[in-house]
Amino acid sequence: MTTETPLLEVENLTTKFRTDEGKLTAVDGIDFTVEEGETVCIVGESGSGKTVATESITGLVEQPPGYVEGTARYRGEDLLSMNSERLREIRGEEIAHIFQNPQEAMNHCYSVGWQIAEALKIHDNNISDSEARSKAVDLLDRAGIANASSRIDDYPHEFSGGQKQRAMIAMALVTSPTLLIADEPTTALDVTIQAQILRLIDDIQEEFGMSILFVTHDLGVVAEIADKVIVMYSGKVMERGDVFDIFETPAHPYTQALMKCIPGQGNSGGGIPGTLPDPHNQPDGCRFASRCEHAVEDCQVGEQPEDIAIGTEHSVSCIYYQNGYDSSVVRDPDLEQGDGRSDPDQTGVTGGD
Ligand SMILES: Nc1ncnc2c1ncn2[C@@H]1O[C@H](COP(=O)(O)OP(=O)(O)OP(=O)(O)O)[C@@H](O)[C@H]1O
Ligand code: NI
Repeated sequence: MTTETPLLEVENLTTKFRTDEGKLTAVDGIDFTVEEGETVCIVGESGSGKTVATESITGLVEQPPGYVEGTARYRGEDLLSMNSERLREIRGEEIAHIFQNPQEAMNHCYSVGWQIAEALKIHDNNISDSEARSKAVDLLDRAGIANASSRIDDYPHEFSGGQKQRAMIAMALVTSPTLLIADEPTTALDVTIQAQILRLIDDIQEEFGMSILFVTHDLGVVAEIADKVIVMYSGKVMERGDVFDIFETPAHPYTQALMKCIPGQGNSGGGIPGTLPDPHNQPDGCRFASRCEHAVEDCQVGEQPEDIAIGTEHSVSCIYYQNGYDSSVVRDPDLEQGDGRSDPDQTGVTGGD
């Protein structure tokens, strides 16, 4: 815990979209913070609102059809209400965003090195062409591109998927960002390359001392890199905690269900049965109730249960943790035993590496 102002402090973030089928709520009043130097993972199934939440913060959600409310204070300044010039400045200098599909983020008509050099020149007016070029080589090298100096004039199509993602990371490092937002940056890659990219992100975080807000649907990935975890479902935060809280004592039935989806831990590896509620028409009560084996009548009325603290940084939105209910009903001893299964470092994606 720290008493300093968090690097990023998101409060009551709500994002709705107007669609042909009516209004849809993608993110519904979420709160979270990212401290300096910390990696925060937002995890949840497809459609939970992870991407919309992160893109709302940096103004990437088009308004309209989107409507973003709440606050997202970056070093105390609200990104959601500042003027567009200041937002562009912060986005250019301090916050970098990398995405699942580097294909879309790169221009096919220019060499990778040229694109990085151009970004460097935009960032620093005084840098010469040759300096920008050698710095681009250096960044590609740091991002783990072998023989960077001979790859600098290659075009995006000459890079493999993993190399493209490395090049995107090099591009993101141009400004030495304080906050890196990474939205499923390894999802499109095979398991071995995925593990390498995660390690790379971890290394550069240490080297550059940046904070990372990392979006993934894969708890195996979370185990690899997270300090703190935010479990999102249907636009709401179901549970949050540090990575050990989440892996050693997963409290929300939804988190537990996600945990059972991690392959190779004696689990089925299949998805959670059932589907997310319709975002046009969210149910009363807990959003997960219709898929929760412990759901009782009380779970299907009122609002999503409020966050209940069950540890220093660990909290859960489930009525079983409220006074008058027995939380042992929803605890899952199979997931909590200390047999190494719950050790984050032994979980997940690097198994076959
Ligand atoms: N531009 C848009 N217009 C309308 N609805 C949208 C728009 N963008 C996202 N949504 C809806 O918002 C909800 C949350 O989507 P979001 O992309 O944030 O999910 P996600 O958790 O990132 O999922 P994934 O793991 O598949 O990336 C979904 O129901 C999605 O259909
Ligand atoms: Ni997404």
